[in-house]
Amino acid sequence: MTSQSHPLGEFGRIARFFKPLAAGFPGARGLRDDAAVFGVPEGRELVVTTDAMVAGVHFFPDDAPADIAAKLMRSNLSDLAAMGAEPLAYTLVTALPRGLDESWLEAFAAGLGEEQHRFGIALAGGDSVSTSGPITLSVTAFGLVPTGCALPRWGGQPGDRVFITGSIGDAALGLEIAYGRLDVPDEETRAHLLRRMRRPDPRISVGPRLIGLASGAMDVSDGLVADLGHLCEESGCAALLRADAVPLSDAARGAIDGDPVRLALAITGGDDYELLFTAPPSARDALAALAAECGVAITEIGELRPGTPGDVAVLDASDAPLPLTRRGWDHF
Ligand SMILES: Nc1ncnc2c1ncn2[C@@H]1O[C@H](COP(=O)(O)OP(=O)(O)O)[C@@H](O)[C@H]1O
Ligand SMILES: Cc1ncc(C[n+]2csc(CCOP(=O)(O)OP(=O)(O)O)c2C)c(N)n1
Ligand SMILES: [Mg+2]
Ligand SMILES: [Mg+2]
Ligand SMILES: [Mg+2]
Repeated sequence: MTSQSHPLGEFGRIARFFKPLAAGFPGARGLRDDAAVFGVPEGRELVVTTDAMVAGVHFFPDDAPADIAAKLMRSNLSDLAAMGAEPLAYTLVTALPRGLDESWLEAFAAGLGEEQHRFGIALAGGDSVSTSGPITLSVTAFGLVPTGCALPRWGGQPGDRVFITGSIGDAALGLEIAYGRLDVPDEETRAHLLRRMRRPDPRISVGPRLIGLASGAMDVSDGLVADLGHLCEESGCAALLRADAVPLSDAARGAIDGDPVRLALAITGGDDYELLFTAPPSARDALAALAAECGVAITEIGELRPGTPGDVAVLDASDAPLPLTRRGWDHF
């Protein structure tokens, strides 16, 4: 039970909601010290990634706190996977409006606890501040990778094929539904798309196993076309993306219904948190075996070519350029 008439205060909140989340991680020092302390096992390196989320930008202010917790955690776990790293611990910054009910924080912390259990990660520390602006949350995730093996965005070469895990476009279509800009009458289809927007599926089982197979890798957050552009730019080459080869869930296929504008939205809308990577054609059999073992689809969607770095040609089924008004999300 929480009560607004007897607010817990900053330290009461930390003790009540966050200390239990740090209990399984000795390096957190029970959230009683000024910082966390932890070592890295011999032969491994620390991978560190940070992503923030802001109400109204990354989620809707009235979204369920547990869904917000899930997306915050999963978007960071996706970056660890994109580096080939396994989750270890995370720190959390909460900037919350003063009047926010403690029950919001209670549900948010409960959501984080579920995510920790699901993905094998623990809270190491953080910071709690008030804000005169919207709810703002940030996670810094720490992961471990064998020394020297972190997957770079810049390892792709002309002739490498482009692969993607899972499916693309669910979240972008879900967002259109949430904004009331897309009408999807089928309840099951709508629920699937909204779920994938709110709770992406970070490919943490696949990422570490791409070491030795993938030449370059990243995760898709801004949009498939934009992020392939980022990978190509870092790899110093161009790419061909076959829009008809991009894997779609049944729900996304139903919602797109052959409409090229909706297909364009799916491949540029972002929030997918799938792994985008390059590998030589000789890796195909090993990737098929990996997909079967992990139970996650891995689909070939294009190839890297010599050309202007970052240039992505998107072709439709009849090899005509697919008209795109943008490549992906840009905060500014
Ligand atoms: N404010 C910042 N300060 C320092 N580094 C940043 C900042 N914003 C982004 N970066 C770095 O720029 C790169 C690209 O960031 P971003 O597009 O957010 O990556 P991702 O989509 O994987 O989260 C990353 O290496 C990230 O660490
Ligand atoms: C309310 C709301 N509006 C719009 C979006 C769409 N959106 C917001 S940020 C973003 C891109 C990903 O976020 P970003 O902060 O760029 O993450 P990063 O690339 O750093 O991983 C998208 C697709 C959303 N998820 N929720
Ligand atoms: Mg980022
Ligand atoms: Mg990323
Ligand atoms: Mg981004």
